[in-house]
Amino acid sequence: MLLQWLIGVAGVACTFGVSRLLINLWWRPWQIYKALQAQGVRGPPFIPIWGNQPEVVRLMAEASSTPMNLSSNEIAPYVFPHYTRWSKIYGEMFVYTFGSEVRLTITDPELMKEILSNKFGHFPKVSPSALDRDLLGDGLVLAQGEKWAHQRQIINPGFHVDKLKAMVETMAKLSTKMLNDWEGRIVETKQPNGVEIEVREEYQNLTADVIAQTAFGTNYQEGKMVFRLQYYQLKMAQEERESIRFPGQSILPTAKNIHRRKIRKAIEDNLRQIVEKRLQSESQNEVQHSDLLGIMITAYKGQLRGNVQKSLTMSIQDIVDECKTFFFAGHDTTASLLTWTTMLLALHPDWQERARAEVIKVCCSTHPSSDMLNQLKLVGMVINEALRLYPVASTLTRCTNRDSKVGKYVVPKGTVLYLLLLATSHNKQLWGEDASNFNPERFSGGIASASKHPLAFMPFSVGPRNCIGQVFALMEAKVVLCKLLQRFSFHLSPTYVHAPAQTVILKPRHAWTYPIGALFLPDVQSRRRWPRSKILVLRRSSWRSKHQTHLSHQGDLQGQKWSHQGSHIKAKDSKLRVSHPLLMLYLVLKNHLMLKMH
Ligand code: HEM
Repeated sequence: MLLQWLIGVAGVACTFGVSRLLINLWWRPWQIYKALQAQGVRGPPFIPIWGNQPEVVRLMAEASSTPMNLSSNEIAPYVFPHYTRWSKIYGEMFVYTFGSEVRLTITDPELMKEILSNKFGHFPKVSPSALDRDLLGDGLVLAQGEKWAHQRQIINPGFHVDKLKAMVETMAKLSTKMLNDWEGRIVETKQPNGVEIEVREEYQNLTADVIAQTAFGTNYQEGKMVFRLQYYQLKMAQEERESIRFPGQSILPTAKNIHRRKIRKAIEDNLRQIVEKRLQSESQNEVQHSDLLGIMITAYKGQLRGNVQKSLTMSIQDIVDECKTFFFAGHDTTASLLTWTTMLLALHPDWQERARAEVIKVCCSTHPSSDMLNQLKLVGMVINEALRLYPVASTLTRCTNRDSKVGKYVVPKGTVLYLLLLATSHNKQLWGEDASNFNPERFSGGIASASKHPLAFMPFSVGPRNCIGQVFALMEAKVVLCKLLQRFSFHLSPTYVHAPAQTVILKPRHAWTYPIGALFLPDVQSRRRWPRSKILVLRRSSWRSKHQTHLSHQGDLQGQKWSHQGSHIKAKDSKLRVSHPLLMLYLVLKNHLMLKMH
């Protein structure tokens, strides 16, 4: 009797579970799809459960199997091949399914504005994947609703213009340190034509150092493990995006998921140490810091007041989550922007010269001040053009939490709105026939008049959830470029391979140069977390072999192996062709005098 009863209960539970699964994976997406199609939005045929994901993955693998032609900046077919294919067949606004997610692709700036500026919370962010949550925590980028509003209120003062202005000096000093190192390499290698620099890696380290020092009062070395593990998480996220996933795959106890959780824990432990160290030093020295970490710690102590004298508080876990967000968003984005800008300037020596002339006129050979940065108009135009052609955040996603109006359409609850900033900033109707050409001149009259729609260019998004670090990023980019142009001329290395890829952000596909096992192990092992051999063997070897297989698939490029060169440029200081140290000293002094005379 009991057995029969148990079987009966299990049967009902099973039927309930299966029917819920079918509703979520099949019925609901199908209803959304039909509702959109009934309003004239077309798209590839509806496929239940996996949707059009296998087709997207196949098209992406096909597109990225060869490097891109450097003569064109038309990256949409390379980065989003499915968009290029389907928009030609079904129009700019089309619908497709990715797993059980129904995605509505939007490229019209007017509709984007409507979605991003909505004040009633109708278009929240999409629930992040487990990997995205590991990477960014429940910090400002991913938080929703009241929690987001609360956190943003606490963090905003950390990005006031006066605070940012005070950071210019640190940015300039750290850039100089990096460039001194480049110069050292030129001297060391005695290469008459200069040395090859992997700029993506250099910029990553530099921008990591800048955010660590300016926002957290620490430095790259202290946060190194976090930064590097975050790159690893990013790599995993990229792999996940480019493979077919089963629903619920991220919660299964697979080796990959276990490893993922261990990495998350290692990052959190490390960040907690940084926070605790600051807490200790504040209580020992009885000082309160005013950087971002200092502001958050004041909130933790319950000493921060909001607009209406309301107490603004944070827990240690909240701070750790924000640290994750700012460690990542605060540097990898700017590193990408700098990489693409350097690449474009390397390809366009005329613009490199014009920008250099401006830098020398405004700043001579000194560190730039924030006022000088404001005068660097051409450099600003170059940065904008780089952000237009290579938008670091090339997509934004939102979803509908009720049936909502978007333009003339009623978009059903549960639809994912896929805003393709990249397509908008390359659109020929908005930017003219030369949309994919590098032409900073188009920004000479300001952003609003650069195209036919004032919001065709919104690399930092608009509305309440726009980028909090926009001014910080642009300042930093200007400082680094200013210092670079002052000291070096550069062109692309013949081994450069052009392969932009969309991970969480747009970056060179093969810029994964981190021997993560080696870095990760000593620290973890010293705390007896994981046996050294296991991690070393498992992660390093599996990563390597995968990478190498990938490389061997790519074939030859003009006689050279299509390898993971990422973003090499040849940094060539025309003054440093001769290797003798005394002669070098003479040339550096001469250069200094020449710069002073300008
Ligand atoms: C070239 C550099 C950067 C670009 C292109 C960029 C772009 C963006 C975009 C498009 C968003 C909106 C995301 C969305 O709505 O889903 C965003 C949000 C955000 N960015 Fe940036 N960003 C850059 C640099 C930075 C830096 C340097 C920081 C920190 C120092 C930062 C911190 C953030 C944060 C915390 C958010 C979330 C804001 C919120 O939702 O309230 N970003 N960024």
